[in-house]
Amino acid sequence: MAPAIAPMKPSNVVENSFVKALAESSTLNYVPSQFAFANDSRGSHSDSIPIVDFAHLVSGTPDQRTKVLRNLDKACREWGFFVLVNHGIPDTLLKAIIEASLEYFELPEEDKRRYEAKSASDPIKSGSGSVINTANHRVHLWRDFVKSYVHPQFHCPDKPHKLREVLAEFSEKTRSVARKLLQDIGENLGLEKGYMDEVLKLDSCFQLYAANYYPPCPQPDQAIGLPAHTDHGLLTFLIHNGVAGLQIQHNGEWFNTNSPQNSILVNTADHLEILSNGRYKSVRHRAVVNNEATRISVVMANGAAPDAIVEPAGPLVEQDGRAYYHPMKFIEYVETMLSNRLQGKSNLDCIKIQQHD
Ligand SMILES: O=C(O)CCC(=O)C(=O)O
Ligand SMILES: [Fe+2]
Repeated sequence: MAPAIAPMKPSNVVENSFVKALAESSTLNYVPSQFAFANDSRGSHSDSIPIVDFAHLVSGTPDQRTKVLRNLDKACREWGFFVLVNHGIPDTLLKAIIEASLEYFELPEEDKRRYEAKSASDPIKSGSGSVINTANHRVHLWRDFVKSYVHPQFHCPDKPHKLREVLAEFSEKTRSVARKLLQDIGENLGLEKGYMDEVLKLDSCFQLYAANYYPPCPQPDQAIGLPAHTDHGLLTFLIHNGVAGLQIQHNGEWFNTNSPQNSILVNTADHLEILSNGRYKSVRHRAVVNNEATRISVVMANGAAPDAIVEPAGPLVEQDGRAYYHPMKFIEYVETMLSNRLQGKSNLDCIKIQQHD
C-alpha cells in the first residue's frame, strides 16, 4: 500500500522554496501534500525507438541518405521522437552545458529569485512551477527550472559566469543541426526546397533554452517532475546527465527513453504538427522522478521566427482538401503556453479546427 502523504507543510516553506532546498532538508521522508500527484511512473522499454544518423543526412552516399530520410519520416510519423546520433556537436560542449546548468541550480537562492517570472514575455525565468491536475487542484512540480530566450535575441542569466559562453555556442550548434533536420523534413513532406526556411523564417528562428533540475524524491510515485504535455515549437532537443526520467507516449503506452551517451533526444513539437497538417503528431511526454539521484535535463526548443505565422503548409492543405489547424503567430502561441493561462488545456487543442467549424 502506498504510504500516507505527509501533512501540509506551512505554505511558505513550499511557496517560497526551490524544490532543491526542500529535497535537501534531511527530515523529508514524505512528499508534502502540495506536490501530491499520484502516478504510475513505470514505463515500458522499447528497442524500436528510432535512431537517426545525422552524418548520413549531411555527407552519406545517396543510398545512405535515402535510407536515413526514410527513417526520419517514419520516426516523425509513427513516434514523434528519435535519438539523433553522429550530430557533430562536440561531447565537450554537451558536458559543459550540463555542468554550467547544474552550477546555476547550485547558486544561492537570491541569485535565482532575480528571475522569478513576472510575465510570460520575460526573456529569462526561473522557479519551480505548478500545474492544475485533473481534480482541478494546483499541484507543485518536483522540479526547479531556468528558461531563457536565446535566439533571435540572446538572453542568459548573469551567473554562473561560464554559462553565457557555453550557452551561446550550444545555441549556435543546435540551431544549425535543427535547421538541417527541418530542411530534410520539408523534403520528406514533399515541400519545395527552401520552403521551410522561407515560411518559418528560419534565419531568425526562435530558440528557448530550458534546464530542469529534479532532485531525488522520497516517494517517486506520489510526485511528478513534469506531467504529460507536448512542446511548442518545431523540434525539441534534449540531453541529460545520464539519469533516466524522460518518458514518451506511443500508441497509448508510456516508454522509457534511454539513449546512447552523447546522443540527442529529439521530439516533434506542436508547430510541426500544425505545419504538416497533422501528418506528424506532437508527441506527449513527461518527466518522472526517482528516489536515488538528481536528474538534470537541458532542453533546446527550436521554433519558427517569433513573428512568423505558422499554419498548415499550402501544398499539404491542397492534398488534404482542408486545413486542420488555425494559423497563429509563433510568439503568441509560445507566450500563451508559458503564461499557464490555459489551465492544463493544450494550446494545440485550442487551435484545432473541428470538422463542423
Ligand atoms: O526533463 C525532461 O526529460 C523533460 C523536459 C521537458 O519535457 C520540457 O522541458 O519540456
Ligand atoms: Fe517537454
